[in-house]
Amino acid sequence: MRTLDDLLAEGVSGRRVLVRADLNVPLRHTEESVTVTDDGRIRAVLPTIRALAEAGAHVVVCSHLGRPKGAPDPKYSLAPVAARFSELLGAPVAFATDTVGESADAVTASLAAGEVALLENLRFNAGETSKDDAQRGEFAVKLARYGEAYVDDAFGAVHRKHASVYDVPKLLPHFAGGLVVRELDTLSTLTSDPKRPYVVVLGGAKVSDKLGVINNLLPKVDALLIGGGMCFTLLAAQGHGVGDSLLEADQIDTCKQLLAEAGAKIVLPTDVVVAAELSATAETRVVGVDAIGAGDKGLDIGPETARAFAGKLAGAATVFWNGPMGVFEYEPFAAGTKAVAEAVAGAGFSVVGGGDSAAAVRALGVDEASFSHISTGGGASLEYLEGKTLPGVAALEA
Ligand SMILES: Nc1ncnc2c1ncn2[C@@H]1O[C@H](COP(=O)(O)OP(=O)(O)O)[C@@H](O)[C@H]1O
Ligand SMILES: O=C(OP(=O)(O)O)[C@H](O)COP(=O)(O)O
Repeated sequence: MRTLDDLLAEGVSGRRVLVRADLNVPLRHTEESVTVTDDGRIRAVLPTIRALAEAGAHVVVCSHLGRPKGAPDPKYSLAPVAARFSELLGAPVAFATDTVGESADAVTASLAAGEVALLENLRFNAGETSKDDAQRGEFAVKLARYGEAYVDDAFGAVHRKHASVYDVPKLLPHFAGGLVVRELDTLSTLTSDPKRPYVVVLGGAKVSDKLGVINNLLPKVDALLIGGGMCFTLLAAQGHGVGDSLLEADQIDTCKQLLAEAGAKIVLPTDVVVAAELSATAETRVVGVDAIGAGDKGLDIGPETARAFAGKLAGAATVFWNGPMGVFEYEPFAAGTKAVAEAVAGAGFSVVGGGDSAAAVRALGVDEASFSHISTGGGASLEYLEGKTLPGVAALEA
Protein backbone atom coordinates (compact mmCIF):
# COMPACT_ATOMS: atom_id res chain seq x y z
CA MET A 1 0.00 0.00 0.00
CA ARG A 2 1.48 3.36 -0.96
CA THR A 3 1.18 6.02 1.72
CA LEU A 4 1.03 9.78 2.08
CA ASP A 5 4.79 9.79 2.65
CA ASP A 6 5.28 8.23 -0.80
CA LEU A 7 3.08 10.91 -2.35
CA LEU A 8 4.94 13.69 -0.54
CA ALA A 9 8.24 12.20 -1.69
CA GLU A 10 6.96 12.32 -5.30
CA GLY A 11 6.14 16.00 -4.72
CA VAL A 12 2.69 17.56 -4.74
CA SER A 13 3.50 21.21 -5.35
CA GLY A 14 0.86 22.64 -7.68
CA ARG A 15 -0.95 19.27 -7.91
CA ARG A 16 -4.60 18.78 -7.02
CA VAL A 17 -5.03 16.14 -4.30
CA LEU A 18 -8.44 14.70 -3.42
CA VAL A 19 -8.59 13.64 0.25
CA ARG A 20 -11.39 11.38 1.54
CA ALA A 21 -11.80 12.21 5.24
CA ASP A 22 -14.31 11.00 7.82
CA LEU A 23 -15.73 14.26 9.13
CA ASN A 24 -18.89 12.53 10.36
CA VAL A 25 -18.92 14.36 13.69
CA PRO A 26 -21.75 14.82 16.20
CA LEU A 27 -23.66 18.11 15.79
CA ARG A 28 -26.00 20.06 18.07
CA HIS A 29 -28.83 21.85 16.27
CA THR A 30 -30.55 24.79 17.96
CA GLU A 31 -32.88 27.33 16.40
CA GLU A 32 -30.01 29.83 16.08
CA SER A 33 -27.07 27.66 15.11
CA VAL A 34 -25.49 24.29 14.46
CA THR A 35 -22.33 23.40 16.38
CA VAL A 36 -19.88 20.52 16.31
CA THR A 37 -20.05 18.86 19.76
CA ASP A 38 -16.94 16.71 19.33
CA ASP A 39 -14.21 17.58 16.83
CA GLY A 40 -12.00 14.52 17.39
CA ARG A 41 -12.39 13.28 13.82
CA ILE A 42 -11.51 16.70 12.38
CA ARG A 43 -8.37 16.90 14.54
CA ALA A 44 -7.40 13.36 13.53
CA VAL A 45 -7.11 14.26 9.83
CA LEU A 46 -5.38 17.65 10.29
CA PRO A 47 -1.81 16.31 10.05
CA THR A 48 -2.56 14.93 6.57
CA ILE A 49 -4.24 18.13 5.40
CA ARG A 50 -1.42 20.29 6.78
CA ALA A 51 1.29 18.13 5.25
CA LEU A 52 -0.33 18.38 1.81
CA ALA A 53 -1.05 22.11 2.07
CA GLU A 54 2.46 22.90 3.30
CA ALA A 55 3.86 20.90 0.38
CA GLY A 56 1.93 23.17 -1.99
CA ALA A 57 -0.95 20.90 -3.04
CA HIS A 58 -4.42 22.17 -3.94
CA VAL A 59 -6.25 20.15 -1.27
CA VAL A 60 -9.84 19.09 -2.01
CA VAL A 61 -11.45 17.30 0.95
CA CYS A 62 -14.61 15.20 0.76
CA SER A 63 -16.60 13.39 3.47
CA HIS A 64 -19.99 12.01 4.41
CA LEU A 65 -22.02 13.22 7.40
CA GLY A 66 -24.77 11.08 8.89
CA ARG A 67 -27.05 9.00 6.70
CA PRO A 68 -29.04 11.28 4.36
CA LYS A 69 -30.95 9.42 1.67
CA GLY A 70 -28.96 10.19 -1.48
CA ALA A 71 -30.31 13.74 -1.93
CA PRO A 72 -29.49 17.13 -0.37
CA ASP A 73 -30.86 17.52 3.16
CA PRO A 74 -29.86 20.70 5.04
CA LYS A 75 -29.82 18.82 8.37
CA TYR A 76 -26.77 16.93 7.13
CA SER A 77 -24.86 19.80 5.56
CA LEU A 78 -21.10 19.85 6.15
CA ALA A 79 -21.15 23.69 6.31
CA PRO A 80 -20.86 23.83 10.14
CA VAL A 81 -18.05 21.27 9.94
CA ALA A 82 -16.21 23.44 7.39
CA ALA A 83 -16.31 26.32 9.88
CA ARG A 84 -14.81 24.24 12.71
CA PHE A 85 -12.32 22.64 10.29
CA SER A 86 -11.11 26.11 9.31
CA GLU A 87 -10.74 27.20 12.96
CA LEU A 88 -8.68 24.11 13.80
CA LEU A 89 -6.57 24.38 10.65
CA GLY A 90 -5.95 28.05 11.28
CA ALA A 91 -6.60 28.80 7.60
CA PRO A 92 -9.65 29.33 5.38
CA VAL A 93 -11.53 26.26 4.16
CA ALA A 94 -13.45 27.10 0.99
CA PHE A 95 -16.82 25.34 1.15
CA ALA A 96 -18.60 24.03 -1.95
CA THR A 97 -22.37 23.90 -1.52
CA ASP A 98 -22.60 20.80 -3.71
CA THR A 99 -20.37 17.76 -4.11
CA VAL A 100 -19.72 17.48 -7.84
CA GLY A 101 -21.77 20.34 -9.32
CA GLU A 102 -21.25 23.98 -10.28
CA SER A 103 -20.21 25.11 -6.82
CA ALA A 104 -17.64 22.33 -6.44
CA ASP A 105 -16.29 23.07 -9.94
CA ALA A 106 -15.89 26.77 -9.13
CA VAL A 107 -14.45 26.34 -5.64
CA THR A 108 -11.89 23.73 -6.67
CA ALA A 109 -10.89 25.69 -9.80
CA SER A 110 -10.14 28.80 -7.78
CA LEU A 111 -7.98 27.07 -5.14
CA ALA A 112 -4.38 28.30 -5.04
CA ALA A 113 -1.46 26.04 -4.12
CA GLY A 114 -1.52 25.35 -0.37
CA GLU A 115 -5.24 26.12 -0.05
CA VAL A 116 -7.96 23.78 1.20
CA ALA A 117 -11.56 23.21 0.07
CA LEU A 118 -14.32 21.01 1.47
CA LEU A 119 -17.07 19.58 -0.74
CA GLU A 120 -20.67 19.19 0.49
CA ASN A 121 -21.78 15.83 1.93
CA LEU A 122 -20.95 12.91 -0.40
CA ARG A 123 -24.17 11.16 0.61
CA PHE A 124 -26.29 13.92 -0.95
CA ASN A 125 -25.60 11.91 -4.12
CA ALA A 126 -27.28 8.52 -4.62
CA GLY A 127 -24.18 7.28 -6.46
CA GLU A 128 -22.01 7.44 -3.34
CA THR A 129 -23.65 4.53 -1.49
CA SER A 130 -25.35 2.75 -4.41
CA LYS A 131 -25.12 -1.04 -4.59
CA ASP A 132 -25.11 -0.69 -8.39
CA ASP A 133 -21.50 -0.69 -9.61
CA ALA A 134 -22.29 1.47 -12.66
CA GLN A 135 -24.11 4.13 -10.64
CA ARG A 136 -21.31 4.27 -8.08
CA GLY A 137 -18.73 4.31 -10.85
CA GLU A 138 -20.43 7.24 -12.59
CA PHE A 139 -20.36 9.31 -9.41
CA ALA A 140 -16.74 8.30 -8.77
CA VAL A 141 -15.73 9.65 -12.21
CA LYS A 142 -17.25 13.04 -11.35
CA LEU A 143 -15.51 13.14 -7.98
CA ALA A 144 -12.15 12.02 -9.35
CA ARG A 145 -12.06 15.11 -11.60
CA TYR A 146 -11.01 17.12 -8.51
CA GLY A 147 -7.75 15.28 -7.97
CA GLU A 148 -4.64 14.18 -9.79
CA ALA A 149 -3.93 11.96 -6.78
CA TYR A 150 -6.20 10.51 -4.09
CA VAL A 151 -5.47 10.13 -0.37
CA ASP A 152 -7.79 8.06 1.82
CA ASP A 153 -7.62 9.14 5.45
CA ALA A 154 -11.22 8.21 6.30
CA PHE A 155 -10.50 5.24 8.54
CA GLY A 156 -14.07 5.35 9.92
CA ALA A 157 -15.44 4.63 6.43
CA VAL A 158 -12.96 2.05 5.03
CA HIS A 159 -15.49 -0.75 5.69
CA ARG A 160 -17.96 0.84 3.26
CA LYS A 161 -18.05 -0.18 -0.42
CA HIS A 162 -18.87 3.40 -1.39
CA ALA A 163 -17.79 5.41 -4.43
CA SER A 164 -15.44 7.73 -2.55
CA VAL A 165 -13.58 4.92 -0.77
CA TYR A 166 -13.85 2.01 -3.20
CA ASP A 167 -14.26 3.34 -6.75
CA VAL A 168 -12.27 6.60 -6.80
CA PRO A 169 -8.95 4.85 -5.97
CA LYS A 170 -9.43 2.79 -9.16
CA LEU A 171 -9.34 6.03 -11.15
CA LEU A 172 -6.44 7.93 -9.53
CA PRO A 173 -2.99 7.19 -8.12
CA HIS A 174 -3.99 6.31 -4.53
CA PHE A 175 -2.31 6.60 -1.15
CA ALA A 176 -3.23 5.79 2.46
CA GLY A 177 -3.19 8.80 4.76
CA GLY A 178 -1.31 8.85 8.06
CA LEU A 179 -4.44 8.20 10.12
CA VAL A 180 -5.40 5.10 8.14
CA VAL A 181 -1.83 3.77 8.43
CA ARG A 182 -1.72 4.35 12.22
CA GLU A 183 -5.15 2.82 12.81
CA LEU A 184 -4.33 -0.35 10.84
CA ASP A 185 -0.96 -0.71 12.60
CA THR A 186 -2.53 -0.56 16.06
CA LEU A 187 -5.49 -2.80 15.27
CA SER A 188 -3.20 -5.45 13.80
CA THR A 189 -1.79 -5.98 17.30
CA LEU A 190 -5.30 -7.01 18.40
CA THR A 191 -5.60 -9.64 15.68
CA SER A 192 -2.11 -11.13 15.73
CA ASP A 193 -1.87 -12.51 19.28
CA PRO A 194 -3.89 -10.57 21.84
CA LYS A 195 -2.95 -11.11 25.49
CA ARG A 196 -5.72 -12.94 27.32
CA PRO A 197 -8.27 -12.61 28.71
CA TYR A 198 -9.45 -10.63 25.66
CA VAL A 199 -12.79 -8.91 26.24
CA VAL A 200 -14.88 -6.99 23.70
CA VAL A 201 -17.60 -4.57 24.80
CA LEU A 202 -20.33 -3.66 22.31
CA GLY A 203 -23.06 -1.06 22.52
CA GLY A 204 -24.37 1.85 20.51
CA ALA A 205 -27.27 2.29 18.17
CA LYS A 206 -26.21 0.73 14.84
CA VAL A 207 -27.85 -2.52 15.88
CA SER A 208 -28.38 -4.17 12.50
CA ASP A 209 -24.79 -3.36 11.46
CA LYS A 210 -23.32 -4.85 14.58
CA LEU A 211 -25.41 -7.93 15.34
CA GLY A 212 -23.61 -9.68 12.49
CA VAL A 213 -20.26 -8.89 14.08
CA ILE A 214 -21.01 -10.92 17.20
CA ASN A 215 -20.92 -14.27 15.46
CA ASN A 216 -17.51 -13.66 13.93
CA LEU A 217 -15.97 -12.21 17.07
CA LEU A 218 -17.11 -14.97 19.44
CA PRO A 219 -14.42 -17.51 18.55
CA LYS A 220 -11.71 -14.86 18.94
CA VAL A 221 -12.60 -13.44 22.37
CA ASP A 222 -12.96 -14.70 25.93
CA ALA A 223 -16.02 -12.60 26.72
CA LEU A 224 -18.38 -10.27 24.86
CA LEU A 225 -20.17 -7.72 27.05
CA ILE A 226 -23.21 -6.19 25.35
CA GLY A 227 -25.05 -3.04 26.40
CA GLY A 228 -26.40 0.05 24.63
CA GLY A 229 -29.21 -0.14 22.09
CA MET A 230 -27.63 -3.43 20.95
CA CYS A 231 -28.67 -5.45 23.98
CA PHE A 232 -32.45 -5.26 23.65
CA THR A 233 -32.76 -7.55 20.63
CA LEU A 234 -30.71 -10.13 22.54
CA LEU A 235 -32.78 -9.63 25.70
CA ALA A 236 -35.92 -10.09 23.59
CA ALA A 237 -34.40 -13.30 22.22
CA GLN A 238 -34.07 -14.49 25.82
CA GLY A 239 -37.81 -13.93 26.20
CA HIS A 240 -37.75 -10.59 28.03
CA GLY A 241 -40.21 -7.84 27.18
CA VAL A 242 -38.21 -4.77 26.07
CA GLY A 243 -41.05 -2.22 25.96
CA ASP A 244 -40.29 0.71 23.71
CA SER A 245 -36.50 0.11 23.54
CA LEU A 246 -34.49 -0.17 20.29
CA LEU A 247 -35.40 -3.53 18.76
CA GLU A 248 -34.61 -5.33 15.50
CA ALA A 249 -37.56 -7.72 15.58
CA ASP A 250 -36.46 -9.58 12.45
CA GLN A 251 -33.15 -10.46 14.11
CA ILE A 252 -34.64 -12.17 17.18
CA ASP A 253 -34.39 -15.70 15.75
CA THR A 254 -30.74 -15.14 14.73
CA CYS A 255 -30.05 -13.87 18.24
CA LYS A 256 -31.65 -16.96 19.80
CA GLN A 257 -29.28 -19.15 17.83
CA LEU A 258 -26.33 -16.93 18.69
CA LEU A 259 -27.08 -17.09 22.42
CA ALA A 260 -27.46 -20.86 22.30
CA GLU A 261 -24.05 -21.22 20.62
CA ALA A 262 -22.22 -18.60 22.68
CA GLY A 263 -23.00 -20.01 26.13
CA ALA A 264 -21.51 -17.92 28.91
CA LYS A 265 -19.24 -15.90 26.58
CA ILE A 266 -21.97 -13.33 25.92
CA VAL A 267 -22.71 -11.24 28.99
CA LEU A 268 -25.94 -9.24 28.90
CA PRO A 269 -27.33 -6.61 31.31
CA THR A 270 -29.25 -7.76 34.36
CA ASP A 271 -30.70 -4.29 34.98
CA VAL A 272 -31.35 -1.20 32.85
CA VAL A 273 -32.26 2.46 33.28
CA VAL A 274 -35.65 3.16 31.69
CA ALA A 275 -37.75 6.26 31.01
CA ALA A 276 -40.97 7.00 29.16
CA GLU A 277 -39.19 9.54 26.95
CA LEU A 278 -35.68 10.53 25.94
CA SER A 279 -34.90 13.93 27.45
CA ALA A 280 -32.42 15.59 29.79
CA THR A 281 -35.12 15.96 32.44
CA ALA A 282 -36.75 12.54 32.04
CA GLU A 283 -37.90 10.71 35.15
CA THR A 284 -35.87 7.50 35.26
CA ARG A 285 -36.19 4.10 36.97
CA VAL A 286 -33.76 1.23 37.34
CA VAL A 287 -35.46 -2.08 36.61
CA GLY A 288 -34.40 -5.70 36.30
CA VAL A 289 -34.40 -6.92 32.69
CA ASP A 290 -37.41 -9.09 33.51
CA ALA A 291 -39.42 -6.03 34.59
CA ILE A 292 -39.20 -3.65 31.59
CA GLY A 293 -42.72 -2.20 31.18
CA ALA A 294 -44.61 -1.82 27.90
CA GLY A 295 -44.02 1.96 27.65
CA ASP A 296 -40.43 1.87 28.92
CA LYS A 297 -37.46 2.84 26.77
CA GLY A 298 -34.20 1.21 27.93
CA LEU A 299 -31.68 4.05 27.70
CA ASP A 300 -28.70 2.91 29.80
CA ILE A 301 -27.37 -0.19 31.53
CA GLY A 302 -28.19 -0.27 35.23
CA PRO A 303 -25.73 0.02 38.16
CA GLU A 304 -25.64 -3.72 38.85
CA THR A 305 -24.73 -4.37 35.20
CA ALA A 306 -22.11 -1.59 35.23
CA ARG A 307 -20.46 -3.24 38.26
CA ALA A 308 -20.57 -6.67 36.64
CA PHE A 309 -19.06 -5.34 33.38
CA ALA A 310 -16.37 -3.46 35.33
CA GLY A 311 -15.56 -6.68 37.21
CA LYS A 312 -15.05 -8.59 33.95
CA LEU A 313 -12.93 -5.75 32.55
CA ALA A 314 -10.76 -5.56 35.66
CA GLY A 315 -9.43 -9.02 34.88
CA ALA A 316 -8.87 -8.39 31.15
CA ALA A 317 -5.43 -8.05 29.53
CA THR A 318 -6.83 -6.81 26.20
CA VAL A 319 -10.04 -4.86 25.65
CA PHE A 320 -11.76 -3.47 22.57
CA TRP A 321 -14.83 -1.31 23.20
CA ASN A 322 -17.24 0.08 20.61
CA GLY A 323 -20.59 1.71 21.26
CA PRO A 324 -21.85 3.70 24.25
CA MET A 325 -23.74 1.75 26.94
CA GLY A 326 -26.56 4.29 26.93
CA VAL A 327 -27.67 7.61 25.52
CA PHE A 328 -24.70 9.31 27.20
CA GLU A 329 -25.52 12.63 25.49
CA TYR A 330 -28.22 13.06 28.19
CA GLU A 331 -26.98 13.17 31.77
CA PRO A 332 -29.60 10.75 33.24
CA PHE A 333 -28.36 8.01 30.86
CA ALA A 334 -24.58 8.59 30.99
CA ALA A 335 -23.53 6.64 34.11
CA GLY A 336 -23.22 3.21 32.44
CA THR A 337 -21.00 4.54 29.66
CA LYS A 338 -18.82 6.42 32.16
CA ALA A 339 -18.38 3.33 34.36
CA VAL A 340 -17.47 1.17 31.36
CA ALA A 341 -15.12 3.82 29.92
CA GLU A 342 -13.23 3.98 33.23
CA ALA A 343 -13.05 0.20 33.49
CA VAL A 344 -11.85 -0.15 29.88
CA ALA A 345 -9.19 2.50 30.48
CA GLY A 346 -7.79 0.39 33.34
CA ALA A 347 -7.16 -2.69 31.18
CA GLY A 348 -3.64 -3.66 30.11
CA PHE A 349 -4.13 -2.94 26.40
CA SER A 350 -7.26 -0.93 25.75
CA VAL A 351 -8.71 0.27 22.48
CA VAL A 352 -11.87 2.30 22.13
CA GLY A 353 -13.32 2.79 18.67
CA GLY A 354 -16.16 4.73 17.08
CA GLY A 355 -17.13 8.34 16.52
CA ASP A 356 -19.60 8.40 19.39
CA SER A 357 -17.61 6.16 21.73
CA ALA A 358 -14.55 8.39 21.39
CA ALA A 359 -16.78 11.45 21.83
CA ALA A 360 -18.26 9.87 24.98
CA VAL A 361 -14.79 9.37 26.48
CA ARG A 362 -14.08 13.07 26.01
CA ALA A 363 -17.55 14.31 27.02
CA LEU A 364 -17.55 12.27 30.24
CA GLY A 365 -14.12 13.51 31.27
CA VAL A 366 -12.30 10.16 31.13
CA ASP A 367 -8.57 10.72 30.56
CA GLU A 368 -7.87 9.98 26.88
CA ALA A 369 -4.26 9.17 27.73
CA SER A 370 -5.37 6.21 29.84
CA PHE A 371 -6.37 4.27 26.69
CA SER A 372 -3.76 2.52 24.56
CA HIS A 373 -5.52 3.74 21.40
CA ILE A 374 -8.64 5.71 20.55
CA SER A 375 -9.80 4.74 17.08
CA THR A 376 -11.85 7.03 14.86
CA GLY A 377 -13.76 4.05 13.44
CA GLY A 378 -16.24 1.81 15.26
CA GLY A 379 -17.72 -0.33 12.50
CA ALA A 380 -14.41 -0.20 10.60
CA SER A 381 -12.44 -1.49 13.61
CA LEU A 382 -14.99 -4.20 14.33
CA GLU A 383 -14.95 -5.48 10.75
CA TYR A 384 -11.16 -5.45 10.79
CA LEU A 385 -11.16 -7.45 14.05
CA GLU A 386 -13.63 -9.91 12.50
CA GLY A 387 -10.99 -10.61 9.87
CA LYS A 388 -13.03 -9.20 7.00
CA THR A 389 -11.46 -7.58 3.96
CA LEU A 390 -12.27 -3.87 4.19
CA PRO A 391 -13.24 -2.52 0.74
CA GLY A 392 -11.42 0.78 1.29
CA VAL A 393 -8.22 -0.99 2.33
CA ALA A 394 -8.43 -3.46 -0.54
CA ALA A 395 -8.81 -0.52 -2.95
CA LEU A 396 -5.71 1.14 -1.52
CA GLU A 397 -3.74 -2.09 -1.84
CA ALA A 398 -4.72 -2.66 -5.48
N1 LIG B 1 -30.16 2.12 24.80
C1 LIG B 1 -30.00 2.96 23.77
N2 LIG B 1 -31.04 3.36 23.02
C2 LIG B 1 -30.87 4.20 21.97
N3 LIG B 1 -29.69 4.72 21.61
C3 LIG B 1 -28.61 4.35 22.31
C4 LIG B 1 -28.70 3.46 23.41
N4 LIG B 1 -27.46 3.30 23.92
C5 LIG B 1 -26.63 4.06 23.18
N5 LIG B 1 -27.31 4.71 22.22
C6 LIG B 1 -26.79 5.66 21.22
O1 LIG B 1 -25.84 5.06 20.40
C7 LIG B 1 -25.15 6.10 19.71
C8 LIG B 1 -23.80 5.63 19.26
O2 LIG B 1 -23.95 4.45 18.48
P1 LIG B 1 -22.90 3.99 17.38
O3 LIG B 1 -22.94 4.95 16.24
O4 LIG B 1 -23.20 2.56 17.11
O5 LIG B 1 -21.49 4.14 18.13
P2 LIG B 1 -20.06 4.57 17.55
O6 LIG B 1 -20.24 5.88 16.79
O7 LIG B 1 -19.16 4.73 18.72
O8 LIG B 1 -19.67 3.44 16.63
C9 LIG B 1 -25.07 7.24 20.71
O9 LIG B 1 -25.48 8.42 20.07
C10 LIG B 1 -26.01 6.82 21.84
O10 LIG B 1 -26.91 7.84 22.23
O1 LIG C 1 -19.54 7.02 12.25
C1 LIG C 1 -19.06 6.12 11.56
O2 LIG C 1 -18.95 4.85 11.96
P1 LIG C 1 -18.99 4.35 13.52
O3 LIG C 1 -20.25 4.89 14.18
O4 LIG C 1 -19.04 2.86 13.38
O5 LIG C 1 -17.72 4.82 14.17
C2 LIG C 1 -18.47 6.37 10.19
O6 LIG C 1 -18.48 7.75 9.87
C3 LIG C 1 -19.23 5.57 9.13
O7 LIG C 1 -20.56 6.00 9.07
P2 LIG C 1 -21.69 4.97 8.56
O8 LIG C 1 -21.82 3.87 9.60
O9 LIG C 1 -22.95 5.81 8.44
O10 LIG C 1 -21.23 4.43 7.22
